[in-house]
Amino acid sequence: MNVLEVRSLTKRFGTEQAVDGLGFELAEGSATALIGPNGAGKTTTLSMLAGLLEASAGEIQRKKNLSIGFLPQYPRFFPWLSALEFTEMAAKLSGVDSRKARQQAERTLGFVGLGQVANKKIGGFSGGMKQRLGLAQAMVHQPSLLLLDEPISSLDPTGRREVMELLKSLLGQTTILYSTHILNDAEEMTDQLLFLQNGRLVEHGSLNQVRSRYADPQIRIRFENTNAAERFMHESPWPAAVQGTAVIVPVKAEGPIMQDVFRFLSVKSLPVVGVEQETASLEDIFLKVVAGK
Ligand SMILES: Nc1ncnc2c1ncn2[C@@H]1O[C@H](COP(=O)(O)OP(=O)(O)OP(=O)(O)O)[C@@H](O)[C@H]1O
Repeated sequence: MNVLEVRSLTKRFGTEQAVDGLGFELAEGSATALIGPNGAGKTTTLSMLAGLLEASAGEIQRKKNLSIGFLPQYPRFFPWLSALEFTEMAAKLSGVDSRKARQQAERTLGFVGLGQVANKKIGGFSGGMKQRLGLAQAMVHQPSLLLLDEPISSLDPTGRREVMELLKSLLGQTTILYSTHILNDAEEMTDQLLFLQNGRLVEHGSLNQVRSRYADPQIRIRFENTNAAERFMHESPWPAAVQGTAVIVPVKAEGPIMQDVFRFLSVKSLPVVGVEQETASLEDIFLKVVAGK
């Protein structure tokens, strides 16, 4: 079941076409990563989905009674408020009963790792703490759809890991659409990838679907020496290329698979150091998509 369906979504700013005929769906409980170069239209898309910006054309169909939480790319805070006061205010603005707002704010701050500083003024917070507070205000009313504009980009590696784990723990009961520049992390939490470029959806699908379109997997066999690598290349029943002491064998529909390679290696008794199947990283794919390859 889909919580949101987007058809021909378009946004123009004067003559600038920021978003151009987007169409996609968000399945309930899934994670979707929105990626693309600077200026691709990610923020504009998220703002329209959050209802903060009016579309020039197209439609957004939301599931009945869908509650949405939104983390803007540059959230505004009131430095004179404490984290708890701010989150409680966000809860009330999102319609949480005022008797429950404080309790829910406390719980959410604990969840994002700010429990110990809940009563501290936001003015003294680091960038990473503000990012977590931004998440807390987005999720304090327990929305079923979270729209997050760059939720992890300003965090250090430890903070990114923690926030990714936290977001992953929400999946299933919460649907998440997030934009990011950190492609390694996007690889970890994606049921669906949306690649935007110049406002258009240039590629989409699951990570595996996109991978299979952009890069054939390959098997890398590392040998003890170049002689062994060259012997493998000459005797191999499959096309193979030598790279130093290793050999690369592209995996095609007709084979080989790992077992074929192991069988061949054991028959030939070549001095093997390691065998790995390699797949293209999201970063490799991103560069190809952006370059139009
Ligand atoms: N309020 C606005 N007025 C005019 N042009 C705008 C406005 N907002 C965005 N744009 C333009 O729309 C295009 C898409 O911008 P958007 O901020 O959505 O991209 P983005 O993918 O989020 O980029 P980034 O990764 O740099 O945040 C850009 O060319 C931008 O200059």
